[in-house]
Amino acid sequence: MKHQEIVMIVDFGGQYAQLIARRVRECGVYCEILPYNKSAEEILAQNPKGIIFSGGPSSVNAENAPQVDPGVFKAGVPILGICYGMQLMAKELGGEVSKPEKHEYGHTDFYRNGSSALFEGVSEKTAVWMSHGDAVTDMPAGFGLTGHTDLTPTAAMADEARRFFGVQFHPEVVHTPEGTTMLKNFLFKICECKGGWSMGNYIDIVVENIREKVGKHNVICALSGGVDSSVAAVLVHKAIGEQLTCVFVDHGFLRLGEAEQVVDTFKNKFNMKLVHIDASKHFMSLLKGVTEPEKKRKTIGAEFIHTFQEEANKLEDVKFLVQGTLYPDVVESGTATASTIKSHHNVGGLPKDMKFQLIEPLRELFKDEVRELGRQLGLPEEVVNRQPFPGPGLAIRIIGEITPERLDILRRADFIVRDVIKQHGLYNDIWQSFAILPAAIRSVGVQGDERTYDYTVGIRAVTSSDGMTADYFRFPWEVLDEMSRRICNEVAGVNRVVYDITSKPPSTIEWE
Ligand SMILES: Nc1ncnc2c1ncn2[C@@H]1O[C@H](COP(=O)(O)OP(=O)(O)OP(=O)(O)O)[C@@H](O)[C@H]1O
Ligand SMILES: O=c1[nH]c(=O)c2[nH+]cn([C@@H]3O[C@H](COP(=O)(O)O)[C@@H](O)[C@H]3O)c2[nH]1
Ligand SMILES: NC(=O)CC[C@H](N)C(=O)O
Ligand SMILES: [Mg+2]
Repeated sequence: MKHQEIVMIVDFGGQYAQLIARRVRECGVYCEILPYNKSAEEILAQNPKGIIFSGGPSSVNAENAPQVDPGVFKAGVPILGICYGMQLMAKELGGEVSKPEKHEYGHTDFYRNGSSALFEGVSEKTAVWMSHGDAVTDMPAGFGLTGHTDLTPTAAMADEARRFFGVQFHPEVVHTPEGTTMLKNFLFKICECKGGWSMGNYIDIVVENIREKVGKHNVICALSGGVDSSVAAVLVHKAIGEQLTCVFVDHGFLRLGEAEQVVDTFKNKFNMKLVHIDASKHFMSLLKGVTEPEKKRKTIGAEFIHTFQEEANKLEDVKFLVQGTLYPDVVESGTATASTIKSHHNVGGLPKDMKFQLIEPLRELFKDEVRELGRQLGLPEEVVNRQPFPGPGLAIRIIGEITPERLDILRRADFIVRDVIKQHGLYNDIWQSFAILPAAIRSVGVQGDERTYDYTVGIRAVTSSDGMTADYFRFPWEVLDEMSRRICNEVAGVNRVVYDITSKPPSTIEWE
């Protein structure tokens, strides 16, 4: 995406790479994350005002340790190396990194040395957050010491002339209280960014980029009625109006009443062309006998695209497909640095022979940023605050083979979970809440004095800010009790209800 002013973050697999991105954007500077193995040309392609190297799990001295194309050091662009990023900078430019006896994790007192542009306005002694086993033991030529801690003599270094800065700690986490001051110094004083980026001008830039990219061609948008695709659709519609057709696929794994509700909202509230496709029989036949979660996801991902392709063939000159992909979908599906947790249907589940070019205007953003964008675009609160629902839908909430009977049970149980939550006014306190049917489990019950051997329904409800980590929601007992009683009384075939009390990690939000 083209921006007037951009900072690139090079990701070495660090836990906090996305947090760095968040902080930079919060400072009013647009940024994007790239994996470390991109070429200097790609990293520099958008003329970044600065580059930030993230932390990472490896040791720079290990075999196959992630490297960066040395070309980035020759471009005259300021660089801030954080933790692994600092160690890499040290090693790459001729310094030395080794493993001291003692490691530093968590809160540490940091003392400044001299006056570095990075630490302007920062206290002489300040709290920082550390998480490292290696440390710089010999700085490269041109660098001076700018800070130390009790255990780490070189906790910060700088070559002020070349505008290369390294910090062993993490300025991006909230536990480094003066971290934002340091990031601001880097962005505004060192990189000379002007700032002023906000969701508002993001809209203008994205709209202009889409117009330029699409030209006179036609575009379809994969619309689920969820927050992300609704925001994406409205953005693209703002850019190209009638050239856009939204395609909503009912794959048969939607929730009770969902299809009608999506069609109703989109026909009444938005003035957009919408095609509603009922492909439920076809999806069902493809998933017969499929139990392995990744196979389910990939089958669904591929069939989504085939369905869009068929629809596109009915229209003229469709070259682009819009999806509401977010950054977490991309990371979880696996990147050069991050391992694959699960293939999100819209990223890792895409077929290789796809003919569309993708337009994914939200690909660098997090959910809460997208909600903010939606508000700015004037989307109704009920759409903006909708809990997420995964593209593969109920198919990945039936653990085991999907059958019409199981779908019916899950759909009705899921409706009750959501209904009770809404009645107790808890919907907006919860990131996501739903029912799961672990279909392999049957257990003995006694109902109406008779033995039953029936399904168990699981309830899942979590709090989160971006879906990357989550905790289970602490329901009042009476709410759980109401769900349990209603599910067993109203859904035939269920004689047991359990509540999932695991966080993410170690679990994920969905069960498959
Ligand atoms: N039933 C569907 N029909 C058409 N496109 C879909 C459907 N389900 C998902 N998609 C596409 O896949 C993308 C990713 O799905 P995802 O569920 O992450 O986002 P969303 O549905 O837009 O928002 P939310 O996370 O709030 O549910 C969507 O943005 C949309 O482009
Ligand atoms: O559109 C989607 N396609 C998918 O394939 C998919 N898998 C998970 N999710 C949603 O992503 C968030 C994180 O989910 P997990 O903790 O289960 O990985 C949660 O909000 C999940 O509901 C998906 N959304
Ligand atoms: N957080 C980090 O970037 C850690 C860097 C490196 N793996 C170390 O232990 O020193
Ligand atoms: Mg969805």
